[in-house]
This record gives sequence, C-alpha cells and structure tokens, in this order.
Amino acid sequence: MIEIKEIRKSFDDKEVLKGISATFMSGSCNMIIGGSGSGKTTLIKCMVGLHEVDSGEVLYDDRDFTKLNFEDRIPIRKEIGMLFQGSALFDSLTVQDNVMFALNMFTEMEHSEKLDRVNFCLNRVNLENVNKKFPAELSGGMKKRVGIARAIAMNPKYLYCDEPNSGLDPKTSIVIDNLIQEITDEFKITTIVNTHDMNSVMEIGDNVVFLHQGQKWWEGSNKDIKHTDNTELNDFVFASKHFKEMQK
Ligand SMILES: Nc1ncnc2c1ncn2[C@@H]1O[C@H](COP(=O)(O)OP(=O)(O)OP(=O)(O)O)[C@@H](O)[C@H]1O
Repeated sequence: MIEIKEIRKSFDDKEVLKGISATFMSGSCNMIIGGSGSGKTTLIKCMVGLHEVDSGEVLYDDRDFTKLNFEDRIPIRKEIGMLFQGSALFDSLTVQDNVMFALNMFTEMEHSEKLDRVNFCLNRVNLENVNKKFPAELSGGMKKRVGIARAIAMNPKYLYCDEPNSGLDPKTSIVIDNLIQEITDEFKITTIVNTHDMNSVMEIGDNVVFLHQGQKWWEGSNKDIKHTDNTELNDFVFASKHFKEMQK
C-alpha cells in the first residue's frame, strides 16, 4: 500500500501540487489522470524521489520515503518497478540483458538463477525467442512488454507506469492494459498508472484519481466516472462526444 499525505511542491513561486492526499491499495491498479500541466508527472516524481516534496509524506507500507536519506531509500527503491514512457530500453543491450539489468545491479544471484528469472518474466509477458534480440528489432508493443518484464524482474511491491499506451495502436494498447492489470492482481502489486488514455481508464482502473490545477479534484472507480456530475472531470473525460456515446 502507498499513502500520500498533503503533498506540496512548488517550482520557484509556482505551486504545482497543492496538498494532495490519496491511498493506493496493494493489488489495485490506480490511474492518475488530469489535463496537461495538472501535476501528474510532478506527483509521481515526488513519490519516487526524483523530486523532493516541499512538505507532505509518501508512505510505502508505513515507511515515510520523504524522511529517508539516499542510503535508507535504497531498500524501498528496490521494491519499485518502473515502466517508462517509450519503454526506455537500453538500445545497446539485448532483451535478455535489459531485463537482467536490475538483477545484475542489485542482487548476488548466480547467472543461471538470473537467467531463470529473466525467462520467467519474458514468458509472463508472452514473449518467446527474443532473448538475443536488440530493442531496434522489436515492434512498439514488444518493446513495451520487454519494459514490463524488466519492471517486474525484481518482483516489485510497487509498479509505476508512465503513459503505458503512448505510441501503441488500440489493439496493442488493450493487450498492454490487460497485462498490467493481470500482473497487478497476480503479484498483489500496488500499481500507479499515469495516463491520458481514457479507454485504459475505463478498462482497467480499480481506482481513478483526477488532478486539476494541482489538486485532487475527484477520486472514484471508473464506473463512477460515467455518472459523475463533476464538471471538470466530465469536460476532461468526455472531451469527445463520440467517446461519451460509446460509454452509454
Ligand atoms: N522541473 C520543473 N521546473 C519548473 N516547472 C516545472 C518542472 N516540472 C514541471 N513543472 C511545471 O509544473 C506543472 C505541472 O507539470 P507536470 O509535468 O507535472 O504536468 P502533467 O500533468 O504531467 O502534464 P502532461 O500531461 O502534459 O505531461 C507545469 O506547469 C510545468 O511547467
């Protein structure tokens, strides 16, 4: 479980996060949505320590990340998996070495053990016979799956996914969404997804947090979105009339 309490963050004199609190349960897929500039990326960067908060708490199963120094954050960092926008694979490494990267960095496992783990993760994302390929030889959807395999290699308790569907066609997006949901359920991960993709939100979000102008403006299940009378959320989600018709 991850809890954030009253997170505030300013850049110069601009307050970007204005006291955001939320609870993300283990085994749940939490979608952070909001318009461009609403503070989604800043919030996630604060949660993983890429930005320091001005005030507030980020609790990973009751451990306050914000109060820890670099060294003491390492055990928590090892429990966090990240799926980056655009997959962010290392182009000069094979798929196998990409997925093995964190295992090489952070574990004392034998090579054969690491290889077993890599093969388990690749198998879990339904990729076969790609160990020796380089990222440039893969489709966007395959790269994303390798990104997921790499993110789960260390058996994370927490998983952050930044725009997991960017650049993917609708069919491949659904495959990736389902994979994220399945992995969340199966390994009881606390998953946080930063997304603009309303199809994803409607499909896989257990919990949806809507940010507006640096505040948590609305929170609920994706089923509740269809019936919300929150004007800003309505305007954001149903910017396309066609999408609204589809949801009826
Ligand atoms: N390092 C920074 N320095 C100064 N301002 C920043 C910095 N990072 C973000 N901001 C500002 O904070 C605000 C929120 O940005 P953020 O990237 O968190 O929004 P977002 O909701 O993720 O947007 P998008 O959906 O477009 O990615 C913006 O006004 C942005 O210019």
